[in-house]
Amino acid sequence: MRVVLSGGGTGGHIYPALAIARECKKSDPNSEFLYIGTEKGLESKLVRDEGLPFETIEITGFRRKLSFENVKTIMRFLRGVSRAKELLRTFKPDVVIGTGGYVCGPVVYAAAKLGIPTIIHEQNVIPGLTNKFLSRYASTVALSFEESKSYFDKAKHVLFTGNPRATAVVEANRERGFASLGLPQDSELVLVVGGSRGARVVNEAMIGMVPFLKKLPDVHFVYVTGQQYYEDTRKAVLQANSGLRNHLHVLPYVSNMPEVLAATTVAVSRAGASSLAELTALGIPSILIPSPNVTNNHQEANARSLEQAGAAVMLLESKLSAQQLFKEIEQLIVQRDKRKLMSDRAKAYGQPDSAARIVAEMKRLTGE
Ligand SMILES: CC(=O)N[C@H]1[C@@H](OP(=O)(O)OP(=O)(O)OC[C@H]2O[C@@H](n3ccc(=O)[nH]c3=O)[C@H](O)[C@@H]2O)O[C@H](CO)[C@@H](O)[C@@H]1O
Repeated sequence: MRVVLSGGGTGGHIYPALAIARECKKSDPNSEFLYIGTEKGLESKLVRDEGLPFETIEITGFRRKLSFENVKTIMRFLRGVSRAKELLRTFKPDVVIGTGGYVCGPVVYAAAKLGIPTIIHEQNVIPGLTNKFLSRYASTVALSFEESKSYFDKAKHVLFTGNPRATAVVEANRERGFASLGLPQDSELVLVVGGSRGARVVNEAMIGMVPFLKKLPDVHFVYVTGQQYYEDTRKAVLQANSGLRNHLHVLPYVSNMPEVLAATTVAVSRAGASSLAELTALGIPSILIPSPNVTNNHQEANARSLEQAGAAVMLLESKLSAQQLFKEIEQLIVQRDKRKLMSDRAKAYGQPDSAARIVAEMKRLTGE
């Protein structure tokens, strides 16, 4: 099968596309791929690291207010559509997959206009602007949450698939996760991470928690700060750290996240959709701190969905303090029954066969 993938900006839109590519390759080793993204987005690094052919188009998002910038955005969109058509005519894909972010707008739209079967994958409970727009043109809208269905009343075909990143993590090697962090196998590990780009508020809570960590002397804490906040956070943690050096690890980014998650006992995380798919697929009990700075507050909707299923604890940023966060972590570490229950509930919520479901839909659309 010849497949064009497009999605970008942040990890939450890119990793699902890469997970689909891997599953496709598993089911048909002769599959060929082209990834269309932007040079500025995280995809320009992640996709090249994955070794997939990568082409770029230029595109920006709409401002919510009426402005001259929007006129420029429309011009860029139209230029993006003609560049995408060029790339599609040359590559001749059997199917085009969009996983969200501005960039997949012109790509999926162009594909639909050329009569190529298309799938858009929505990761969040509340869909983004691009996917809502594209849902009128796509052959199939694939959902990560069943409750998102009502947002896609104009779609031709809606299918609940889960998020394919769930598949990528259940296949990960736990031993390699411990080894990559330099930790003894089977250590208890608390992972604290603020999404693919890091989050200042989560980092401040990490720093504030340092004095409490000695209450859990056998637990390893892994702080993932995001590239841009790394130096400042690391310095502040070192200043606050009194003799915990071997149990506290501060990293800018984790590139083998599936392996590290497979080794994680309890996670503290933003409520980005791909992260939630990973946590539930592995049954990791978690404390979720949704970002309030996202469209339609969709991370809170994501987190609430898990909380209602008993699969996570939600801490709103407005009520977040280092003390409160540590208390929640401590409870999940010390109260093993509570942890087990949350883990079981998270697992019941997970969709580990998501990538296979999407590939089956690709085959259906292409008649393979
Ligand atoms: C601020 C923002 O707009 N966030 C959105 C973005 O988030 P963002 O990209 O942060 O969100 P997700 O949590 O969905 O995905 C992060 C991905 O990056 C990976 N990862 C993260 C850190 C790291 O060090 N290494 C690593 O590999 C995670 O394992 C995960 O696969 O896209 C998501 C999916 O549409 C949305 O739900 C989020 O609201």
